[in-house]
Amino acid sequence: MVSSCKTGPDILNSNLASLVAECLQMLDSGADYLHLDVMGGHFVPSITFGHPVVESLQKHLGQDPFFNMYMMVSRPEQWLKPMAIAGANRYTFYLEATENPGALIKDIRENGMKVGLTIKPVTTVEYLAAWANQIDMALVMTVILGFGGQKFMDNMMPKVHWLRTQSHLWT
Ligand SMILES: O=C(CO)[C@@H](O)[C@H](O)COP(=O)(O)O
Repeated sequence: MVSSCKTGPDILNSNLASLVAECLQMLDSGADYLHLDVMGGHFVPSITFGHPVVESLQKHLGQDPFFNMYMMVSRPEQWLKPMAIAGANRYTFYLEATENPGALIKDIRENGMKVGLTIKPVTTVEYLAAWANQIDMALVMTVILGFGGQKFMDNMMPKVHWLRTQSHLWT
């Protein structure tokens, strides 16, 4: 596993009416990538935006910014192609949201995106570890998914530590 540190700010609490300007400010401030919070109103109760917004962002920001799609949606399979066409670079899905993670990982790669995998705070990290050698990024959630502005759950950090120390998982 590559352990170099990268910064990917989420845009959930930005001024969504000025999203391009907000993204530019984050990129100018040194963000390595943008973490775009997609909520579908089913897997989580809130709704944010979908692939049309990603497409608009890419038109305005160009090809350079790396878009990590953080998919808080049920059946993430259904948005994979539209997101790839819109310009998404990494498709991060919830392990709990799909019945066939292996097929989804394959499909994400075939559509030219990198693979991110995340789990809910209540899910044990070993569940994610089973897929580690097939993914590009593991996202350990340290807040309850679906809402911004929450208190950081520092009791999730042992999961991060465990993943980082299990080098055999990543090869
Ligand atoms: O959407 C989620 C959690 O589901 C996160 O990606 C939030 O965006 C985090 O929000 P802040 O902690 O930055 O307010």
